[in-house]
Amino acid sequence: MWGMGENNYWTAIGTSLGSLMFFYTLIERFFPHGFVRQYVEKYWQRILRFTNRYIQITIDEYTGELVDQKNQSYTFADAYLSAVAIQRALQLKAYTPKNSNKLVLNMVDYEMTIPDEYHGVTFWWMLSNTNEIGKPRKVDTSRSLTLTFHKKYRHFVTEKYLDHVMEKGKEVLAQNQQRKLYTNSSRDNWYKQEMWSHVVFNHPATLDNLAMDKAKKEDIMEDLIAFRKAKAYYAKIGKAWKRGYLLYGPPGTGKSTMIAAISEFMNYDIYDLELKSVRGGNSELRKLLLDTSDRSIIVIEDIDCSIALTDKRKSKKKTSSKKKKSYEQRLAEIRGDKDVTLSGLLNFIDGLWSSTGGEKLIIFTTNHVEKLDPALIRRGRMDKHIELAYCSFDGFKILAKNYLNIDDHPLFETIRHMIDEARITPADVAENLMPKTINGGDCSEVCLGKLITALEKSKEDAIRLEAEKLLEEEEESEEEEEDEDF
Ligand SMILES: Nc1ncnc2c1ncn2[C@@H]1O[C@H](COP(=O)(O)OP(=O)(O)OP(=O)(O)O)[C@@H](O)[C@H]1O
Ligand SMILES: [Mg+2]
Repeated sequence: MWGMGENNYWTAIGTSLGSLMFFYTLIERFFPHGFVRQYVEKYWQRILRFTNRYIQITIDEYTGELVDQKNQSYTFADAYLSAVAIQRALQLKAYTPKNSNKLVLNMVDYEMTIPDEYHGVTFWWMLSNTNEIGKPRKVDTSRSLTLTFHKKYRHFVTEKYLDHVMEKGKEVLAQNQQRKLYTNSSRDNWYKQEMWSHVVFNHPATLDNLAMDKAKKEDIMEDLIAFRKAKAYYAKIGKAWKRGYLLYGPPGTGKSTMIAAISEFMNYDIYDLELKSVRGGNSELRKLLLDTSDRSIIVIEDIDCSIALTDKRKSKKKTSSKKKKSYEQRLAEIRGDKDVTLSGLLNFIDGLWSSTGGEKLIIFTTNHVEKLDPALIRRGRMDKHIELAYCSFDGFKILAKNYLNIDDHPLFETIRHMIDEARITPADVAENLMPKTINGGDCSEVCLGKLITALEKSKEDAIRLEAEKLLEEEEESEEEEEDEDF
């Protein structure tokens, strides 16, 4: 195995590369710029060539002749090395990238030689400000990273180490990146020819502070973690790396909140797809979806309201619409808008599922799962169906912790007995638990009291609703009996 069982000879070689690099680092520190530095760099190359033992791989910041052809490998390696430097360097510089509120740490300019250990082998990275030592720069701003290692590690580097650097670099970049919320409904950017417009997404929801049953939440988290790690698995079984979730439940049970929480958990961007704004029909839909990036969530909210769900329902709609058309329908007619059809949507899901790239979640939400066409939500399209239900006692405890910062209270027992029957949404519970003043005093008693009143009212409402329903049913059956008598 690499880096294991090295004999003394190789250890000595390793040390000698270490000593050389140490020497080089000293020069680098004392002469960060100018002639001495260039001179040493020039001879440094000669020393390495002379020993005939070391290999160097250079990754330029830009490829080709053009400045704007940024080399992705450089970006990933640079991100990886900044993470390594944070652990080793004695001096760091901090900055906050544009559109971000995260502090990023990086190496100071003269700390340019970085040792990195992987599987017991030490590799040396050097940051250089010229493309080739001793030759004029192609582009003023271009830099390059040079990896130096002993030639016995040639295969290990090309087959394992560089992959590791690229993968980790991607991860670091994803962590530093600010999440974005894209939408296709905004007309602000029509002149830019962009299909999606975006804002930085800082929603505070997390899976931890989402009120729902513990077991259900853990199941979702496990599913997401498994999905994130499953790149090789999906490749092996020949399926694209995608997963569909259907979130259903009454209004105010946390469907939209859960999408924000999943985005936080996975660190994915959200593409909020508004089907009503897709005026160019199925072909525009296809273009929009091809324009989404990997590691993202594509969301269609209230899917039952967004699209004519079956051809039958659609034809019914058409006949009724002959009588009276809404202003929006007239407008769409004049504009020549085309509909996105159910089959178009299914094609998109299946097509997208089988397209290249990956790591995408697609989430549909609905208040009326029973209205949806079975074809739309069958497994394989929507792999996991998640019900967001009325607030349980478990859910209430999470909200009490979030809003009042309490784990227990004498009134909890009363609430435990009432909450299931009351059929109250987490949104309503949250509303009652929200302190009306923010003066910092303890208002748990008052807020829990308010909640108990709301639970009583909600229970009363539920009973009344039940009674009205029964009455209606009785009246209907009486009418039917009378009809039969005639
Ligand atoms: N399960 C929950 N956990 C924590 N907060 C919740 C939960 N459900 C609802 N809320 C609170 O209620 C508000 C409304 O919830 P949300 O918009 O997520 O509901 P929804 O299910 O998407 O409703 P709709 O069907 O009307 O879109 C949220 O801003 C959040 O503060
Ligand atoms: Mg919602």
